[in-house]
Amino acid sequence: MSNVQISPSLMTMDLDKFKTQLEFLDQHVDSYHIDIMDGHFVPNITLSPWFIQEVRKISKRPMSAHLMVTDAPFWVQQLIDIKCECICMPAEVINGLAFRLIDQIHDAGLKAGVVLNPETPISVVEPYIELLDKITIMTVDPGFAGQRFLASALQKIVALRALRDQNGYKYLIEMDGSSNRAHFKMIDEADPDIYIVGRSGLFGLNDHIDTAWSQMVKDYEEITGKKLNK
Ligand SMILES: O=C(CO)[C@@H](O)[C@H](O)[C@H](O)COP(=O)(O)O
Ligand SMILES: [Co+2]
Repeated sequence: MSNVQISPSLMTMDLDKFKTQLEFLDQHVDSYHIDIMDGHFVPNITLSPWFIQEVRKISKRPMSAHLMVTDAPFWVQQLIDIKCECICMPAEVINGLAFRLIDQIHDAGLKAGVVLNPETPISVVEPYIELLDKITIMTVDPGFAGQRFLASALQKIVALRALRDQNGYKYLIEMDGSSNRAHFKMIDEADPDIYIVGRSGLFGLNDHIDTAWSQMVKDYEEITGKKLNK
C-alpha cells in the first residue's frame, strides 16, 4: 500500500469541464496544485488567486500555490488575503526575505513551502529548512506543461528525506513535473510524499475525468507494484 498524496496541477485541467472535473476529483485527491506565474520568473502567465477562489466555490480540498514570480512579497500577501492553505515560494528569489515571508505565512495560520528549480541545490534553503512545511522539487524546467523530465533532480528528493529523518524536520517532499507512467518507477524509487499530476499523467489520458483518473491509478499501480488508495 502506498501512502503518497496526489495533487493535480489545475493549469492542465480542461476549463470547458471545470465543474465536472473538480466535482469528480474532490472525491479522490489530497489537494490541488495551482501554478501562478508572472511572465518574468518564467515566460508564461497561468493561474491566479482569483482562480483559487473560483475553485473554492466547488471544492472542499486544500490548495497549494506554486509561485513562479519575481515579486514574492506581493504574491504571498495576495495568497494570505484569500487564505490559500499552502504557499510555496521560489527559493531562487527569497534570499534576504525568507524568514520574514515564512513568519508572515505562519502568522496567518497557513503553511509555508519553497520550490527548487532543477538547477537549485538544497543548500540554498538549509538556513531556514527547519521552518518549512513543504519542499517541492521541480523535475522539469518550470513555466509550461509537457517539458522534458529531468531525472537528475530526483536525487534531491532522496537527500531531503535523509535530512528529515536525521534532524526531525517536518516538511513534506513534493515532486512537480512530468509525473506519468514513463517516470513513475524512478519517482517511486526517490519516494516523495506528494506527486503533482498534470496533463501527461492525468488530464491528457482521457476526455472523461473518471476514466483518466482510473488510468492514472492503474499506471501507478502497474509500474510501482503498490496499491494507490484513492
Ligand atoms: O509548475 C509546473 C510547470 O511550471 C507544473 O505544475 C505543471 O503544471 C505540471 O508539472 C505539468 O505536468 P505535465 O503535464 O508536463 O506532466
Ligand atoms: Co507547478
